[in-house]
Amino acid sequence: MAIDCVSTMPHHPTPRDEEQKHLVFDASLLNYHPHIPKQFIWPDHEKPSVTAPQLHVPLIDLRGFLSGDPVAAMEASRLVGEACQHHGFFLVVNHGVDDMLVAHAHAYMDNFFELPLTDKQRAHRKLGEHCGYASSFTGRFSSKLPWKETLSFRYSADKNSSKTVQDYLLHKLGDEFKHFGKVYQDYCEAMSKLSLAIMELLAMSLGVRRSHFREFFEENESIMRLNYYPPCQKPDLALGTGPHCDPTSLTILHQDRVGGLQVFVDDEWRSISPNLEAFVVNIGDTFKVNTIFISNINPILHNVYSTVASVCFQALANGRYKSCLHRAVVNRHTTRKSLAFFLCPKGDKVVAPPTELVDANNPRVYPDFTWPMLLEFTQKHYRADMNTLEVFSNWVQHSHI
Ligand SMILES: C=C1C[C@]23C[C@H]1CC[C@H]2[C@]1(C)CCC[C@@](C)(C(=O)O)[C@H]1[C@@H]3C(=O)O
Ligand SMILES: O=C(O)CCC(=O)C(=O)O
Ligand SMILES: [Fe+2]
Repeated sequence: MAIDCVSTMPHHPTPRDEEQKHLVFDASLLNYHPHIPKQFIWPDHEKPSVTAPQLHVPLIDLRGFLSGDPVAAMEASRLVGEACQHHGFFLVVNHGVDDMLVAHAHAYMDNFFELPLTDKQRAHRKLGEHCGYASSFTGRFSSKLPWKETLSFRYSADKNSSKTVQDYLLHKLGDEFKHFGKVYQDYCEAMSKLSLAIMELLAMSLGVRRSHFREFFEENESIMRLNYYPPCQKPDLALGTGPHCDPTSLTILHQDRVGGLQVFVDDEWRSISPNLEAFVVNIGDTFKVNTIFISNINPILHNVYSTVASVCFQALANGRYKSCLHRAVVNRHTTRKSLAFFLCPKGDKVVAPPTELVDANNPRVYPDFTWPMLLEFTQKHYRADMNTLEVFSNWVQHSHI
């Protein structure tokens, strides 16, 4: 069943859906055709623009903060707050993640995605599930197919849980992937640790107790996504990843040296240039909903940071947080890769605003929900885009879930 938008009526497969299921995205073959299948051609208003001027994203050095320097921590949280006021993206360097671990993660991506399609499909991602191998989501969507292959798996920070990443990859791909699984297990553990540190900076930038969000995400159950974008013979007609806000809480992304990440800022698409030493960080819908909970803005920081909370709150009160909208473009000659770690709260955590923030002038913006509810919505009912949270909240309020 292919989904493109919320449909309350059950989807009865049509002949096109049947044909769609048999469209196989094997870039190694597709690349020899002068044209691309129509399902990969995006509407004119969403086609990549010829130019995308570079966006100068704040580059935040975490060395001092991570070594416990309180002045450096304040400065880093100030820069984070400024970025959140404008477009929700920032870069972090001296982040404490071993650069050899990052290099191995990229190398193992090449090994996996260069396998024959039949080998990759041993980890085939089933419809409605978010883990596994998918090539361009043929069979999942009926149009605007992304020009990419992905491998996604779940990471659990729960101390009691086993090595979820390593176990999953070993189970799905076989014993010869034992070290592959170890590298991504270590990578996800490093990402989780960095995410929790960044959550401290976000808490400080919003004037709340420094451990507020760290505690919320301590036992996170997150998603690791490997994005592999083969060269495309019509890069002006296709998109690697369509325009969207991440429905998750925080994204830590490492893009390779090819470049292709674009952010929609001040009504135009701007590119974020590759920087192998840095991770690109952006907040997602679930965190943005969290930020409206800021009731006890620290009076000392109030005048400095309350604008961040008000921007977040104001943006959410309008139902649209215009920042954090991004996409990935492809190119004619070079494969591009990105590793995206999506921080998500433990499944039983309820995302809901405290009553202090809700009054006659500030009515509830979103209903209570848990991340598994929003995840299921994006996997079974709605293709995540820039309106996910708004459509999801209507969906929940009409008791679809
Ligand atoms: C929860 C998720 C759904 C997606 C992967 C994570 C966070 C980002 C989402 C996504 C990348 C947003 C654009 C559309 C999407 C279908 C994609 O192009 O991959 C989304 C992911 C997904 O639903 O698989
Ligand atoms: O590949 C990229 O640079 C962006 C990918 C992305 O936005 C995503 O996977 O959510
Ligand atoms: Fe994204």
